[in-house]
Amino acid sequence: MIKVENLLFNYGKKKVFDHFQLNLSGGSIYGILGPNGVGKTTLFQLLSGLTFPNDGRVIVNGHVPKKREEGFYQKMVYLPEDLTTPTVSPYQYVKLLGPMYPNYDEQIFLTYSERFGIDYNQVFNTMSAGVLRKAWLAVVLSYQTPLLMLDEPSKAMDIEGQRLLRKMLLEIQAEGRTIVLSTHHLREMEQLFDHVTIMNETGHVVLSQPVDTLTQDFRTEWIDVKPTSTAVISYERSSRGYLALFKEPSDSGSDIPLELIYNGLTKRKEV
Ligand SMILES: Nc1ncnc2c1ncn2[C@@H]1O[C@H](COP(=O)(O)OP(=O)(O)OP(=O)(O)O)[C@@H](O)[C@H]1O
Repeated sequence: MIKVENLLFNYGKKKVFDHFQLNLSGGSIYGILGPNGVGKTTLFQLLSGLTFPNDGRVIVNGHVPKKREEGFYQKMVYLPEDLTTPTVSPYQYVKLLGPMYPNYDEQIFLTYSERFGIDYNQVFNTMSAGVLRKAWLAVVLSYQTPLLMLDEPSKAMDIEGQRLLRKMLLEIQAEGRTIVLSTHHLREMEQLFDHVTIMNETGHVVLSQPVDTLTQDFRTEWIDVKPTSTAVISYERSSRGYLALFKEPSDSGSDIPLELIYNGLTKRKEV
């Protein structure tokens, strides 16, 4: 579904991607994680044809995004982190643009709006940050595209909004559609991910694999004292002691907190 090969991308002299690779097959919820400024938003813009690679190959849903074909935009939706604030209401907006998407359903827009508790007749540019995000989510989810790319979808949202968002995304995934999302709200969102991709400070992919295979590569162990061994790639402190992460296969299949893996691979040792 998404294939990126040898991607090179610069903003002027600033190199963002240097031989970047990514391969996501579809039908799952993919988490894209990385520190501020590594290029997650730029990657979404490249995947949605809003900006073009300097070199390399980008294929999304069988299309080259750079070509900006109509058929490409009918099958995907990209909700950016920085939302626009048109001077129309969400309802006016979907009435106008919804019919461009073959699976758009006005009733679904109304249902999502109701579930989020938003007033779909309120003009976008009068909304608070969290309500604005809920309104845009109701809009883009109503398009019912096979692929959704969501940059920080839970940003500014209240706790109930985040819970509803997780529920909606799981419903969409259960329909066999694909969601690619970036987030810094790792603890709140990690339970959604079928697959996780972690980029480090230099914009390189340091991990990209199904979440249920992580125990083949990592294990955790409770330790009483602060870990000093170099075999411990990250740890977190709690009332039970220190939960240490090792880059070694695990004997048990128990879940490993993604934040520990993220910190271990992006060089922050202590959580
Ligand atoms: N229009 C632009 N012109 C020049 N540099 C840019 C532009 N947009 C982004 N950058 C730079 O490109 C790099 C990647 O930015 P990007 O917004 O893709 O990162 P990000 O991973 O999404 O960050 P965050 O987690 O803070 O949202 C950063 O160093 C940023 O300063």
